[in-house]
Amino acid sequence: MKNLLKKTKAKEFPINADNSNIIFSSEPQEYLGILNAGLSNGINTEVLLEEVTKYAQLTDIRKDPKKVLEVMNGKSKLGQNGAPLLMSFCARISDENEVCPRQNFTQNKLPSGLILIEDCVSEDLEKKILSSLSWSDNDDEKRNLKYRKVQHFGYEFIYGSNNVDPKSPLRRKIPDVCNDIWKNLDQNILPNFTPDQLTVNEYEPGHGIPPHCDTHSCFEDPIVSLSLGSSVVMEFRNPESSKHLSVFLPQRSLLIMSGESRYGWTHGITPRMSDIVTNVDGILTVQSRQKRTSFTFRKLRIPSSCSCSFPSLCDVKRKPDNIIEMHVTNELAAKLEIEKVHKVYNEIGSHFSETRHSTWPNVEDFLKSLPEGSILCDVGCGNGKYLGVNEGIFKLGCDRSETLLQVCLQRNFNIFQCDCLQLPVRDISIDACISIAVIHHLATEERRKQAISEILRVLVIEGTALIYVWAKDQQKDNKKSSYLLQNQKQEKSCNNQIEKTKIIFDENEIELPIHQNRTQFHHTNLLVPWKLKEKDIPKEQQKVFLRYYHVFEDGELENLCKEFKNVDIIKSYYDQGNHCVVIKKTSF
Ligand SMILES: O=C(O)CCC(=O)C(=O)O
Ligand SMILES: [Fe+2]
Repeated sequence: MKNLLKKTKAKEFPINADNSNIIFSSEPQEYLGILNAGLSNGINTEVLLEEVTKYAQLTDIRKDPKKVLEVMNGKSKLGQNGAPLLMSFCARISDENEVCPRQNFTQNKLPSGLILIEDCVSEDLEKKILSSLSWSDNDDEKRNLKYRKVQHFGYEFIYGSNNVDPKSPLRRKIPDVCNDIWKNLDQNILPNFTPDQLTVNEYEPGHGIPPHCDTHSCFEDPIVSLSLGSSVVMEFRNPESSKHLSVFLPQRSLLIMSGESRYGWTHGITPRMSDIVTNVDGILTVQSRQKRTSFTFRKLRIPSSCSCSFPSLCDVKRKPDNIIEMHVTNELAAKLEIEKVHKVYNEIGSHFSETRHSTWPNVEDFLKSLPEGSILCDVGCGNGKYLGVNEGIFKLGCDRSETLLQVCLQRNFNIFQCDCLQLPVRDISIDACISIAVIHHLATEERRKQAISEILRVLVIEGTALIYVWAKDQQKDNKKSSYLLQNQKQEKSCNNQIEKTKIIFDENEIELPIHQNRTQFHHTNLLVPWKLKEKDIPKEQQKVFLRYYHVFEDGELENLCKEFKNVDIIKSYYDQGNHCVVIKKTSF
């Protein structure tokens, strides 16, 4: 990130020159080097940029680079294993290590249907439009949200239900001065666009808007947004393909979201003080944000409906949560997993481990069937109960939970910490993998598929993997699973008394049902309670933790594996309330 942390009064202070191209320094220099990012910890350019710019919330990094170093060095926990970043100022760097281009940042590559018109309004008109606004008087149409101020014209956009009420138009109509925006526009760009609703968002530097897709059934296509006062980078994400594009919106530009970009992508602005943009020379640089006021024009869809072909973000087509998929962005899914999987396992890890001694016979058989000298990777090894099964093979275990890995360490197993979505393991290097009760903790199909894809990547050709996930159906051929059979109180789950809980992330929330333990599942995405039994704590004071699960339908795991062209399904079976597959990698 050249030019990122330039300081004129730099004093060279070599503290470690083991690489002759780089001179490290404790004083601000041209570069701030990150010394341990790469394959081993899964930190790529994107993650780094995201993290560095996050700290732009605290300080302007060009003014106070030392502060950035102070806050991040050794503390900022990134990557799959949460390892601290090691950072230092660097005085010199070889030419080959020059600027690393930001992979997904582009001014040319836009989601399909997205049109950006630069210099859409003159500076004069910009001033006029901005001065037509008043934020001072307090009325219902103006709100101070956590990360921005908003006001509505024509109709109120109701946050929470993300809806408008067509029967309650506002007295305040779209200001007349806004008509001038369309006057200079090519007639072919926005034919027949007659907006009747306007949302004005005012963002101070550091403000933003969570990723969202403007409710399909409420508004027609397109959604049109004018940026005044400041430029900003807007993030577009496609939940189906997991694609992410950062789009630079210059001051006084008009953004037209139509077609796929309107219905099939979310848009949002990350709250931070500055953005990383490409300057005219194609070099990444930091641009401070100013106060930005956006004018988002929409046309109500009456009656509300939608016939789009993008069900994942469609409020009409979306299947109810308990049928199959949770419609959350990749980012939200990751946040949910942090809160309701990773943190929980770290809290309950020791107690959980005490309850996980016995191995499942079919998993043991798989491990024992591996030829002597095979290299096995147990992805999500937990307390390592399968790492001791076969003495004749070389075993590696990995898990996200440090609490569980501590147990493995005490048992002298070979382990490393990582996320199953990005294994820090070379391609084609492992003879066999097991993934037992792991993938069902991932909150979107895309993420579950990514976990399988990682297993396939590291496997050698002809390598095999055994995958277990929790089945939605806990009963097969009239036989209850051991999970149901352990229901000592003979509790019956009652479908119409389902308790739900909301998990809130800034302005997004996910509502999930809380499962009643040892009963049949009624939902696909749910929270399963874990009662933490601690010594000397009376039963009624035991803490209850909620873990997120996606329980698999019959055939779902097999179908997920069939999506990979290089997979043979060797075996697919049901084992005590779990769906299981043995797969073989057939080619690259
Ligand atoms: O600030 C912007 O440009 C976007 C605003 C927006 O997406 C919205 O209000 O729905
Ligand atoms: Fe929006």
